[in-house]
Formats: sequence, C-alpha cells, structure tokens
Amino acid sequence: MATKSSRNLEEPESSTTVEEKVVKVNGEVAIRRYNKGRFLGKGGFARCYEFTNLETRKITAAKIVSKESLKKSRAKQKLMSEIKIHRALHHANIVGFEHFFEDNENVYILLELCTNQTTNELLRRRKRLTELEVQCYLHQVISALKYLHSHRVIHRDLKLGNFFLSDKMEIKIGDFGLATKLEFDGERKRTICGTPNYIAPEVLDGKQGHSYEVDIWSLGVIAYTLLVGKPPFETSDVKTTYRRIRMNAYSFPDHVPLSEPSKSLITRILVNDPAKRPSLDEILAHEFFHQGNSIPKLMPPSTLACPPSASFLRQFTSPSVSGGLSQSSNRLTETVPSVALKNTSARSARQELVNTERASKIREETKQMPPLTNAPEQGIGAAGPEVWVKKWVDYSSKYGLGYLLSNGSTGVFFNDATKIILSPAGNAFEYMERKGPEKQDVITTHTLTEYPKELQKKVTLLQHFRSYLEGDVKQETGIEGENMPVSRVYVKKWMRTRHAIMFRLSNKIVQVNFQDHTEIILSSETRVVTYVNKRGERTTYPLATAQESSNHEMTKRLKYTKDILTHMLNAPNRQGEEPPLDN
Ligand SMILES: Nc1ncnc2c1ncn2[C@@H]1O[C@H](COP(=O)(O)OP(=O)(O)OP(=O)(O)O)[C@@H](O)[C@H]1O
Repeated sequence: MATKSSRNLEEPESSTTVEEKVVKVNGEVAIRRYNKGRFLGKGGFARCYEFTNLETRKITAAKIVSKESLKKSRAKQKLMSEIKIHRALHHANIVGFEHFFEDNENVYILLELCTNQTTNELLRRRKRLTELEVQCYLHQVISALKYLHSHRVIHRDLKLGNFFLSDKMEIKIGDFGLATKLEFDGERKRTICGTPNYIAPEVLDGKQGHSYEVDIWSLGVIAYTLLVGKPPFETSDVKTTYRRIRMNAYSFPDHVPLSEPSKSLITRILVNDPAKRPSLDEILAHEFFHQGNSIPKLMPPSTLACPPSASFLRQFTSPSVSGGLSQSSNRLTETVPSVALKNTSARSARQELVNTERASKIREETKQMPPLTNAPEQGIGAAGPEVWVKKWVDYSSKYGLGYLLSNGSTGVFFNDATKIILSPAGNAFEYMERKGPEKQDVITTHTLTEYPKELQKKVTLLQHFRSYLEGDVKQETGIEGENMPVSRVYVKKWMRTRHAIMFRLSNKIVQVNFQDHTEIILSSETRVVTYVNKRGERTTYPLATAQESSNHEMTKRLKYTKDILTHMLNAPNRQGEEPPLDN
C-alpha cells in the first residue's frame, strides 16, 4: 500500500472477468469465464482473489502468480512442485485443489475458498486459545498430517498462517509451496528452498538431512504458540532465534496458566533429536488429548472473536471429571459475562475483531449522512450521537481497519490492537497502546511533524488511510480548522459478522452498519438509538421506546444487534449460527 497511490488500498479495484481457454478432446477450444471478485490476501509470490465461475456460479479462491515472477527457474520449479503435490491431495482438512490454468500473464490456481481467514488472524484477535480449542484444532491438523505422511508428503512449512478456516470452522492445511514428496520410505531431504517459519533444528543443522519429523516439530511450536500466545523461540532477530532453536532454549511463561498435560506434550515434541520425537499416533494418545473431556469436532464461529463460553464448555466436560482438564479449568471455563444491552462497555471487552462473513479483507462503505435535523416522523427530539463512523476500510489482511469519523477525524485500529486517531485538521494525533498489567490504553499525543521514530510506519499508514478515506468527501466535512484538537473519540473494538460490521467507539457508542446500508447507532451514555434507513435518513429514539417502535425495519435490526452481541458472548450453544437477521 505504501508504495502505491492512496486510492489503491484495495488491490485491483473493479471486478474483472478472467478467461480460461479449455481445449476439448476433439481439439475445439472453449472459453470458461470467471468473475474476479474481492481480494483475499497476498503471500510472498501470489495474490489471492475470490473467483466465481460464471457458468456454474461456483466460488473458489484463486491464487494468481504472475509469469513475470516465475522468470527465475527456481520460482517456476517451486510452483510446479506445489501444483503437482497439492492437486493429488484429497482430505477434509487440506485446502481442496480445484483446478489450475494460465493465460499470457498469470498462472491461476483455484482452491477451495476458506472464508474465515487463518489461525494466524484468529490468534491475533484472541491472543491465545483455550486448551479445548487447541485439542480441537490439533486433532484436525494431525488427521491431515497422517494423511500427508502416509502419502509420503512432508509439508515443511506448517505455521498458523497456513491453517485456513472454512466457513464451518474446519481447519484446512494449505500452501504446499515448500512441501516435498519422498521417493521412498527412509529418504532424507537435504534442502528446503525458502525459509520455513517454525524451522526444526535438524534443518538448521543440515548434516543428517530431514524427514517427516520436521512437521512434528512444527506441531510442537504451533501448540505452544496457540496456548501461550507467542512462538517459543521468538526473538527480534533470526540468528538469535536459530541459536535458541539449536540450544532448545525455550520456557513456559509464569503468567500463562498451562495444564501439566499441555506442557508435557510440548516438551515431548520439542526435542532436538528428531528420532526421539513422538509419532502422530503417540501424540494423539498423549494425555493432553485425554483429560476426561470430549473434544468438539468444530469450534463455533463466535470463538473467532472470544473464548468459548462456559455453556459451550459444559457440553464437553462432564461434571465428574477431575485431574488434567480441571487443572486448566480456570482457563477453559473462563466465563464470558452475560450482559444487557445497556452495559455496552463491559461487553466490548470481549468483542474482538471477527469475520464470520467471508474472507473479505477489504470493504469500503461510504455513507452520505443528512444532517441531524432531518430526523423524520418518529424522531422524538432526542439528540443523536455526536460522532459516528462515516466511512471505513477493512485492510486487516495486512494492517488493520481505517475509518473516518463524522467529526472529520481519521483513525486506524491496527492489527496489533494499537490505535491512532488524527485530528480533523490533520496536524496532531493520539496514539493508544495497551500497557501494564491491567492492559490499560495509554494515550500519547504527537504532531505529524514530531513523533517517536518507532511510529513512522503507523503514521505513514494513517496518512494513506486518510487520503484514501477522505477522497471525495474531504470538502464535504468542511472541517479545515488549523487548531482543531485531536478527537478523543476513536474505535476501541470492531468486528464483522455475516450481515454487518460493528464498531465500539470510545464514546460508548456501538454502531452496526448492515450490508443493506442501514445502520444502528446505540449510545449507552445518552440511552438513545439512531437508525439510518436505506435512504440514509436518520431517526433518533430513546432506547426505552425504540423496541416498541412501529418502524419494523429498525426494530428488527435493533434486535439483531442485541442478539448478535449477546450471542457472541454467551450463547455458543447455538453453535456456529449467528442469529438470523429476519427473526
Ligand atoms: N483457499 C483460500 N481461501 C481464502 N483465502 C486464501 C486461500 N488461499 C490463500 N488465501 C489468501 O491469500 C493469501 C496468500 O496466499 P498464500 O499464503 O498461499 O500465498 P503465497 O504467496 O504462497 O504465500 P507464502 O508467502 O506464505 O508462501 C493468504 O494469506 C490468504 O489471505
């Protein structure tokens, strides 16, 4: 983004048609057309988009690799090997390989679409997972690995970013760019082209060659990372990390309560001698997976944003169970407070970014808001919110959420949960970072000409977001005052569902923007609800009477807002289903 024009936040902006030439057996050439839809993400050498087959309407993820980038024979070889290995694999926990083709510019690989991003984004939102979730996810990964290894395939780059989540929340292992298929049992591989993230010590050592055990090692690193929240050997520079791996220098932090079985499993796996690592079957037989609870087949989508609730956990833990799981039961039964609508501030603590909708990484919403005085018929005179989100762009695939507030401030909610808010005049900004044991927002104020060096990248991103978001509405806001103070209003939390995007603002406002362009803006402080209908007309009601309003379009959305908020927090027994919008 930084290098491109500011309006180029979304990769190619407009949807286009891609044509595939299909040569039939009789030699005739047919054309298959795909609509190239939303941008899904970008890797080292591929850009990924949603593709819709215009004939069958089937939607897939298309990895597009430019032929330009394949000029080096190594890159070409790597892609060919990825295709060759991946296309032969068929397993419920491996990203389905649909098809591949090429045109003059690109190679296109069509893959099963995974709509819930990867465990990387999941962990970023959740910080760490409960043991029940780790049991559930590792179970699926091991099932796929057993399949891979039985077909003599070593993945060699198992990492959180390569575990995709389907719409049903199944884990799907993807990215076979570093995978290899052994010619015979017992073959040892010597080289890996590329740098695996969770590299095993024998790969660093390079003397004995490596085999399936490198995937087992990565499993240990993954289990540790999911439970603790950061990788075991992580340091700020690669050389030190490699040194730590060689020395097996890692420890379990005191501040994270981990059960004995989980520590024992990780310790068993992370041993430097590959021959001493457990097999996949031994891992499955380990007490970590046998703590008296049953393991859910899938986790509900609400866990994309917050831990499984007590009621969900109860379904998998029998009351008589003692030992293993109960050791960690503080974490597992961590309850999510049940909250009434009015208590939005307590609730927001659990509302982390969620995207149960689709792996849509980029969305932009513009709303032309008529002034407050436009409140029509049922507007009963209550003052609406002073500040709300006017326009937003979801670039959480890379950086975070950018937004423009109605008071002219631009803000960014970065993926690392830090926040920045720029004054309407664009001269000063506040930076918010959670610090200390209480994880309080610490706010520092700076000007665009004078700020700490470490904020350079974030400030650059802020400016890009700003020029993108302001675009054509800059004049319209009419706020150009030189000494406008930094707005103290900013987005504290945000999340997405299938039907909507929700923002929790620091002024205790919860705003829900629905896909049909209607909006609910709830102010817990002034106890009013503002409803913006499809035509952009605003009506403000006191909260107490809003539910009884004859405006059914609004009451339906208000109910949805309450249901989804409550659901996200404490009703995962309605597994996987967010409330329907039409109830
Ligand atoms: N099956 C899929 N469904 C949805 N999104 C996908 C899928 N495959 C890839 N993506 C998105 O596209 C991005 C790039 O894909 P991928 O990581 O496979 O590319 P790459 O260039 O091979 O990456 P790497 O640098 O990790 O090797 C991913 O991070 C993800 O956001």
